[in-house]
Amino acid sequence: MAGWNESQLRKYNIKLEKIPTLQYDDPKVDSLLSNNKPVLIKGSKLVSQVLKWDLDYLTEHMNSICCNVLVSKNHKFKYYDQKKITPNMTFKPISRPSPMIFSEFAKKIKDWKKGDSRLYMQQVLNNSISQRIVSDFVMFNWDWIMSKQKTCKWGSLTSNLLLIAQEGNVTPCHYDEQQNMFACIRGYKRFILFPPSEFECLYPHPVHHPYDRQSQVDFDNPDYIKFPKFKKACGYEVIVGPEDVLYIPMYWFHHVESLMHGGCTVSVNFWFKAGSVEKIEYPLLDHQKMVIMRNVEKMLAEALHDPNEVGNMLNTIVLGRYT
Ligand SMILES: CC1(C)c2ccccc2-c2ccc(C[C@@H](CC(=O)O)C(=O)C(=O)O)cc21
Ligand SMILES: [Zn+2]
Repeated sequence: MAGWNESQLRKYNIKLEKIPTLQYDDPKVDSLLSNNKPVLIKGSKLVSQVLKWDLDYLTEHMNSICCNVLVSKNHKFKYYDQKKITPNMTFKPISRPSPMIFSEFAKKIKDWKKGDSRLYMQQVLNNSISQRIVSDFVMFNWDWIMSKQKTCKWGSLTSNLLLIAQEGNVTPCHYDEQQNMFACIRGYKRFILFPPSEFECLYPHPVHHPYDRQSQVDFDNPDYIKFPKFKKACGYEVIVGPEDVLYIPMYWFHHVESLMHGGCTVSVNFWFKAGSVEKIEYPLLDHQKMVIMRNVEKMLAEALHDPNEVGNMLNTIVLGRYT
C-alpha cells in the first residue's frame, strides 16, 4: 500500500490478525458497528475538509492558543489519572503534562533532535479555539457520523480530541469506556487492538491505580514471568491513513503508534457515551464482564475503605477455593 512500509512499524512479539476494511456505504459497516466489532472505514469524507491541517496551517490559526501537551523521556505516552495519585504513593510517571502555546509546540517539533524529550499534543476541540479552526471543524461530515451514532444507538458525543504526535510516538495498550470513531487527517498510525476477551492476557492495572485502564505489560520488553499469559495474547493490526476512520469499540484494548520516519501525525477522535439501553442477555458479553470486574474492585475499595486491601481480600476469596 502506498504511503508506508513495514520498516516503519515497531517490532513486537504478538500474534496479529487483520481488521476488515470496508467502504463507508457498505451495509456490513453498520452490522460491525452495532456488534462492537472494529472496522476500518474508507471514503466517509468525515474529515476531508481539514486535510489542510498541517503544522504550518495550525500554527497560523492556533498560534497563541495554550494547548495540552505531554512530554515524555521516551517514546511512550502512558496516560494516568492525576485524581488517583494519593499523597503516600510514590508514583513516577514517564510522561507529564506541559501546557504550551501552539507556536512553541510547533517550534519544538521542528527543532527536535534524537535524545530530546518527545511531545504529544492532545487538545479538546471546542469553540474556544480560533474562529478559523471552528469554521473548519463544522465542515466535518457530521451527517454521516451522526447517522452512525443513531444507527448504533450510541449515547451523546462527549468530545473530539485533536491529536498531534511526533513520528514514532506510542500510546501504550489501554481501553476506554466510550465508543470511538478515530479519524486520521495526516500521516499514518498503526493500531493493535485486543478484544475484551483478552483481558486476562493484558493485566490492566488495578482500578484505583493512576494507570487504571492501562495494560501493565511493556510491549517493548514484556515481563513473561509476571505476565505469563501475555505470550498467548492475540491482537488485530490495522494501519490508519489520511481520511480513514477506525471504529474502536468501547472496552477494546488498543496500542497506537505514529509510524517511525513518517513525520507528524494529525488525528481527531470522536468519543461517544455508550448507549444507555443495553439489553442484558446471557451469557453476558465480554465487555459487560469487564464492567462487572470494575464494579467489584470499586465496591470492595469502598467497603474496605482502603484500595490497598482489595487485592488481599480477592486473593482470600479465590486462592485455594476457586482455583
Ligand atoms: C496518550 C494521550 C496523548 C493522552 C495523555 C493524557 C490524557 C489523555 C490522552 C490521550 C487520549 C487519546 C489519545 C488518542 C488515541 C491514542 C493515540 O492516537 O495515540 C486513543 O487512545 C483514543 O483515541 O482512545 C491519546 C492520548
Ligand atoms: Zn484510547
